[in-house]
Amino acid sequence: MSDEIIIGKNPVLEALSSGRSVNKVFVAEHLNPNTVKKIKQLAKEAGTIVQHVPKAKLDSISNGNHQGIVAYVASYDYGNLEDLFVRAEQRGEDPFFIILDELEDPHNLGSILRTADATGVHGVIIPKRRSVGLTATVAKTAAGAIEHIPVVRVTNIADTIDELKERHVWVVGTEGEATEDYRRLDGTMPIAVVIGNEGKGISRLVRKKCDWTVRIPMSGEVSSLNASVACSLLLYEIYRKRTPLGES
Ligand SMILES: C[S@@+](CC[C@H](N)C(=O)[O-])C[C@H]1O[C@@H](n2cnc3c(N)ncnc32)[C@H](O)[C@@H]1O
Repeated sequence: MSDEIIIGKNPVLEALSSGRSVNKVFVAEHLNPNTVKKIKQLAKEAGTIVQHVPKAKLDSISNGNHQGIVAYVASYDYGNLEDLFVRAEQRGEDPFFIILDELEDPHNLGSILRTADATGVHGVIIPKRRSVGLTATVAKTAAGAIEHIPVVRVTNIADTIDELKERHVWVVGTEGEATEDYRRLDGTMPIAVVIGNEGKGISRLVRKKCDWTVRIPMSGEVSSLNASVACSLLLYEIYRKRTPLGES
């Protein structure tokens, strides 16, 4: 298993506290002593080495966007579809999944994972090809959520949708041109929300496979929302319907 790097305070703290295999942590010499203390404590519990290094070394590893902390961790494990159903069952909830149809931007994926964690999503499905995977930038943007949300890589999204439908999950595509308003969605059913590529949107075949498509109404001049913003709105709409006031 090869090492990956994760960068930034929260992602490294999450990695250390989540039981993930962290091989080494580099902290910059200038780092806040309280943060260093916290990292050393967690690293000790995890049996991980912490090394103080000049900031320039971290700059060279991570293009300068590291907040004084970089860790080497074992590569991210991708789950499988069954893991997602098991997770839903363990929580006693109807499945709540996201399908990302060839998303490319790591910031979008990181941001989606962060919101997915906040809204009770059981897992994210991405295709093996033509898609961003789990990278250091994704981990940083996800602010630790990457440790908690299983991500599954599948060979073919259309086939996976067929499988989800066989297992009674309703598949909802999202696009600005859809006729149905997303606020009409029954979020309490077993559901998978499909978000499209930043440029092309949802592919034709995937759209055809969806049970419905919904739109987020917009009244401005720009034709679409950012993929992660659109995803967040959908997730919160479903979360809102699944979590009556007073129970969140
Ligand atoms: C930047 S948009 C893609 C725009 C693309 N030109 C299109 O025609 O779909 C990326 C994804 O965000 C979601 N999205 C963006 N705006 C939306 C809206 N108003 N309603 C529903 N989904 C939206 C869709 O999943 C879309 O595929």
